[in-house]
Amino acid sequence: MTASKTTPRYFALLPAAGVGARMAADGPKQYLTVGGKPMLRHAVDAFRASDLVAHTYVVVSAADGQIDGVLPADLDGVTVLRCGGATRMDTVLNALRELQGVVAGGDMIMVHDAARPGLTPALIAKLIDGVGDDAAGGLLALPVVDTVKRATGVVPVAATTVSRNGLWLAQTPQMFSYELLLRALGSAPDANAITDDASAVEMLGLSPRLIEGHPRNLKVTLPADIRIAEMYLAAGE
Ligand SMILES: Nc1ccn([C@@H]2O[C@H](COP(=O)(O)OP(=O)(O)OP(=O)(O)O)[C@@H](O)[C@H]2O)c(=O)n1
Ligand SMILES: C[C@](O)(CO)[C@H](O)COP(=O)(O)O
Repeated sequence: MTASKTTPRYFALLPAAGVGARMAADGPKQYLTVGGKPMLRHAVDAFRASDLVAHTYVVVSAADGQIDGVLPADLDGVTVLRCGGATRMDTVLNALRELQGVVAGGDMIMVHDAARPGLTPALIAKLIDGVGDDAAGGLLALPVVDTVKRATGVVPVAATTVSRNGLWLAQTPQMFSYELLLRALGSAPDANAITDDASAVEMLGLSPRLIEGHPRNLKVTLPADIRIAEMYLAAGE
């Protein structure tokens, strides 16, 4: 008799403890009004609207003074964790450690940038379906469609062209079992070398699946990104 495989629960974990330096706004970009509401609320609402997601955790800095006005304490299906760290990786790792005993090792964690307001329940379902029970996990990503240059020098000079064959731009959510993600981030050599969760998993020798996402799921990083995000939000799914 084969051991019965327990069905994993799916949790969302939103790192939202950044300062938004590249946005150069008056405050952290995750609280800028985009599409009529604070940016991070869009992703929170996408996870809350998904019947596949058990609970959503939003991770802010301990000194954050804005989250309570965006996510009321009685908001169903959401918990705020005040354990943000110096880097995105630190924020995620701190949150995973807070969730020890709350989630099971085989439960799946979807790490999603609070700065990606264009996520939809359909994209969440596409990631979950695409990864299936692949132990390496996976992430939403987009194939590179432009020609890629590698610049050198202080004044960028297009020194070489990089083949775009097989190149993808990583998005989020990036989804892994709780056990794997905690182990990967906990053993990563340098928080500054890790800009996404999948790279820590790759360092363990695993190859997370790439599931095609959507341009609407862009990361709002620079001021020009806000207009693009608002265009997609206005267009709906
Ligand atoms: N120490 C950090 C840094 C980033 N993030 C979160 O990680 C996501 C992606 O990071 P990024 O787009 O780089 O946001 P910022 O770090 O705020 O932007 P910048 O690098 O321009 O300061 C964001 O939701 C951000 O809030 C985080 O939780 N903790
Ligand atoms: C996780 C990520 O969004 C994947 O593209 C990206 O690495 C985050 O980078 P950032 O510099 O923290 O925005």
